Amino acid sequence: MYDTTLTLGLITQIFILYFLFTRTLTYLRLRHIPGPFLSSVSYFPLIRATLSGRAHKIYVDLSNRYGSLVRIGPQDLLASDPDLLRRMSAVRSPYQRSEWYYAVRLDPDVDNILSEPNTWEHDARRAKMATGYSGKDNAHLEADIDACIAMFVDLVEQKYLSKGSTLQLMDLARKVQFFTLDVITRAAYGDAFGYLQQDADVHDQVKIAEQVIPFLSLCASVPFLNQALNRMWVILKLGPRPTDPRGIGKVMGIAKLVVGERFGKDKVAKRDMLGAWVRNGIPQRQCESEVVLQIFAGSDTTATAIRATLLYVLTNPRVHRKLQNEIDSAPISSPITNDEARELPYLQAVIKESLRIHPPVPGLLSKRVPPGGDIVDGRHIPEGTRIGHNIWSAQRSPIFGADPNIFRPERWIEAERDQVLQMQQCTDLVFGYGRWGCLGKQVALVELNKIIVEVSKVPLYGGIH
Ligand code: HEM
Repeated sequence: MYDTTLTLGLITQIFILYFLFTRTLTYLRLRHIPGPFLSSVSYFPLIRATLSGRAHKIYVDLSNRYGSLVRIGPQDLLASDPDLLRRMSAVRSPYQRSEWYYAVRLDPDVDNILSEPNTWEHDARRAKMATGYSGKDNAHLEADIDACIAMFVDLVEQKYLSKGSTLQLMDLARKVQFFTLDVITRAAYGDAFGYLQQDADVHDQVKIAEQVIPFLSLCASVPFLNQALNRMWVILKLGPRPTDPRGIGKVMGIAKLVVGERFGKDKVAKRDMLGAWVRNGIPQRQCESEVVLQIFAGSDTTATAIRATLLYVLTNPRVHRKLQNEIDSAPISSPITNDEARELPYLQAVIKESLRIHPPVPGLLSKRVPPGGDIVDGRHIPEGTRIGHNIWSAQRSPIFGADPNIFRPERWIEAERDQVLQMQQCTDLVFGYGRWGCLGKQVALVELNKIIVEVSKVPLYGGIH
């Protein structure tokens, strides 16, 4: 009995000493970078920030307090300097993706383009996938988006117009998500899943995203949780399966069906995104994994961008009126074509300003410092350090003028040409950059151009609640 107590005591002491020793080492490694002390020895502040649901605002506060490079974890920094963000993601950058990206693997057995840790593999697959996102290999992309716009307008007119004194309420945020889900499924596989037509979360997609995204965000931010998730899914085989009745597994099941039609004896050939991937040699199992990513990456991000833009427009009567005047006085088609929308200066300013003030993807997207380390602002950053994007702070940089916290589309029209160029390059970063930049950026911008015009045309009587 005495011996057991002594041994346990000894083991505990060794464990505590080992813990203190490793914590001291991690603290010393990046002690020259400012940040809260607790963050230099533990992930507790990062976990708390992620769980709060307002991590992006906490990151802005940290950057205001400690500068453009802040320590947020034992081996983790947060960067808001646009030049550094671009340098890390440049096409020939020696930086790699960090463990942050494990969390967006979704399919436990096959990495998708966003989670692929091998840079060479990623670049080769990206080259094969890219044409599917452009008009070159997907000629009816705009027509597909127009069809979804028509379904959106139809749904509102048929079901949600207030008549007489009967006020009809509609959850615009939810309908916007139905719209982006229908667009992505129609553009990618030639068949909208029918969210707008049925006015329902047909495949529980919205419900799944709402459940899964906060959990994945937490895992992504904290490397040991991410490694645990990866081990559980891959080694212990606990991850989602296409046969699951709900969750990511259900989406995998849908992807399997959709992709299955494009391979085998009776394969169907279509000129959509999936068709382009198949033609460019992406194997069947890989296509399934890319489809699952596509549904998440392409719908929730764009829905957030549309909702934020509408919220800022509809709650700023000055902006709303100005935008309506521009739309009313321009000779435009119905729905507006993408080319026509790009010629409306105030509409473009509104969209850019909304992406700037509310970047839809606030995740860290951390990159790993290459072997030999790097020098940032004259400070040595050891190899293996993870540097996350503080995108909300980058969009509040002084290049946007003296009032970067205010939604003011006019800044894009009033500024000198050189300044607009700098502002544009900075705001483009909300879609990532270079080697890892968003492949769906053009799709998202076409969606924004069209739906913002459609909703802004409507006069507001009751206001939004
Ligand atoms: C406003 C809407 C959107 C925003 C703000 C956005 C933003 C981003 C960001 C920040 C990244 C990661 C960059 C990095 O890892 O450093 C990304 C990657 C990606 N996005 Fe988007 N996205 C949007 C819409 C879309 C849409 C509509 C699609 C599909 C049609 C899409 C497909 C992808 C894909 C496939 C990647 C991975 C690219 C790669 O790893 O090479 N995104 N996006």
